[in-house]
Amino acid sequence: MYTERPRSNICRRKKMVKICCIGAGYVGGPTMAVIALKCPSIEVVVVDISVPRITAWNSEQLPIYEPGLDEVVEQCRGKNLFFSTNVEKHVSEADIIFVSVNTPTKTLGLGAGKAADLTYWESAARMIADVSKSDKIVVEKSTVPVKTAEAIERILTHNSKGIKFQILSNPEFLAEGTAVWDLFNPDRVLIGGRETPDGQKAIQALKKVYANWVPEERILTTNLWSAELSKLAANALLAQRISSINAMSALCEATGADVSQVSHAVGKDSRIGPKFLNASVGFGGSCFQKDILNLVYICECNGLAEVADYWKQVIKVNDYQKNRFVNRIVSSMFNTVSGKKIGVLGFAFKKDTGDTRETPAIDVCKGLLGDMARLSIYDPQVTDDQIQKDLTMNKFDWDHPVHLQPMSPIDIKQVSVVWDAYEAAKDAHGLCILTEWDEFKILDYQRIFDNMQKPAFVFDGCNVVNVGELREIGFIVYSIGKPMDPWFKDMPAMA
Ligand SMILES: NC(=O)C1=CN([C@@H]2O[C@H](COP(=O)(O)OP(=O)(O)OC[C@H]3O[C@@H](n4cnc5c(N)ncnc54)[C@H](O)[C@@H]3O)[C@@H](O)[C@H]2O)C=CC1
Ligand SMILES: O=C(O)[C@H]1O[C@H](OP(=O)(O)OP(=O)(O)OC[C@H]2O[C@@H](n3ccc(=O)[nH]c3=O)[C@H](O)[C@@H]2O)[C@H](O)[C@@H](O)[C@@H]1O
Repeated sequence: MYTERPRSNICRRKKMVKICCIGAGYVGGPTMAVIALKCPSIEVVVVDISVPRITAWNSEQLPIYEPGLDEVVEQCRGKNLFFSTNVEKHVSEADIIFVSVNTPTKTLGLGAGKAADLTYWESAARMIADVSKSDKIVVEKSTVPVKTAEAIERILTHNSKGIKFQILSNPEFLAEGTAVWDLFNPDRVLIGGRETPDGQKAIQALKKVYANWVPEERILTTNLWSAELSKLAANALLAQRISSINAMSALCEATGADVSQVSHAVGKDSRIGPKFLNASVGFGGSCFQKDILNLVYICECNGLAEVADYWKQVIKVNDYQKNRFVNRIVSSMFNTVSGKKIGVLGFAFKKDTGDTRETPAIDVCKGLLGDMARLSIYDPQVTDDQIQKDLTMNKFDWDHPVHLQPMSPIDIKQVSVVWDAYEAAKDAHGLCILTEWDEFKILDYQRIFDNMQKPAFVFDGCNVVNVGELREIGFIVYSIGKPMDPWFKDMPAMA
């Protein structure tokens, strides 16, 4: 165990502790920036195989949009926070190595469509074993299947040349759009390790890092498998709440109940609580679906078919919600959107991020394109290139390092990407709202109405508009789970 060896940097308290994080993405970048800010006596280096990503981290235009991140990076970059492509050098010098690489869903072979693809994790582990010259703590930051630590341990110890490694599971719970706030004020930090003396020492070493700013009672320590499973369980439970309220939204539409009133009433029960009860066009983001599929696969591998089916249903309802939304649009516009212009407001999977991974907008746009619509898309943070790429990429291909993703040779002709909501709506037959950006709440909807084809439709997938005001203006409005416009009368919840 590294703390027993005099050459360990952590042991010699005067020497600066060195942290290296493999993977400079949405998790690795912000997490390490906050550790560097809160722990001035620790040197933090974030490394990545992607040259453009590292170049961007070293520039004024960071590779991800996250409120408050620029300021954090600015305060410590070049002092105790560094971004580098020299992966092996910094790994070999580090005391603690976080691994925050992609863990996509497998697309081929055993477990395809469900199991986690650990290719990037395995190659990182092999590299760590190759280049290490001193004992190290290796921290799972990526979300991984239960028992991954055991596999990683085997790779490391079989190639270790006598060097000792301790594996910890320290899953990340930040949400995009609020990552910096979440990292500053985590509900909890979870650290799982081996229940041996060496394992416990490693836990304490990592705990000491977080204790620089996280109150002790919020740092939970568990065994490895509990930590790994807690991450999958947390995401599954959060996604389940959204699918539950989305299932209710279909029933609200059928009965005249209002899903916002139902959420409010239900959430007042302190046992249920108010958060994560906003009905929507469906949840998106890089993790909920991937992690539930992963959970389903683990259940199946353990012979727990009923448990697997239970969690599968969360994804099924999410797909149902997206399909229902598309079908609602098409059926209300005389059963065809062929050749019609539909303005799309919002493409990111939630507000305050430019991330489009698994965004519901992809499925909704593909559904409308399947019915031959013309789309004019506006999102304040997502580029034309990204949208074209997302609409042509195969399922799950997005979750690989950027330079390994297949490039689309052609743009989709029926899609134009514009830089203004009014431009997206101009001459459109219908307007869809797919991300809850604050700016969509305060648009001049009278101006939008005046410039649209009539009848003018608004389909609000995030419940951001004031339905009454828009109906007053003259729009035909569909808002998820809200009492229906007379136009939609007699149309079923799922067309
Ligand atoms: N995005 C999120 O909000 C959260 C993600 N997670 C988990 O964290 C992990 C990472 O997610 P993101 O940061 O979103 O992914 P990401 O795709 O933004 O970043 C991963 C980075 O790892 C790099 N990489 C892959 N293999 C490498 C290797 N062998 N050596 C060096 N660099 C390598 C890639 O180039 C990429 O820049 C995933 O397991 C995810 O499930 C967990 C909590 C929150
Ligand atoms: O493992 C992960 O990647 C992360 O996944 C989620 O974070 P994130 O996906 O960034 O964002 P969320 O705020 O959870 O939103 C996810 C999706 O659910 C949707 N959502 C959220 C809340 C809600 O009430 N209704 C709803 O439809 C959002 O619009 C979005 O599409 C979790 O909230 C994080 O704790 C976790 O660390």
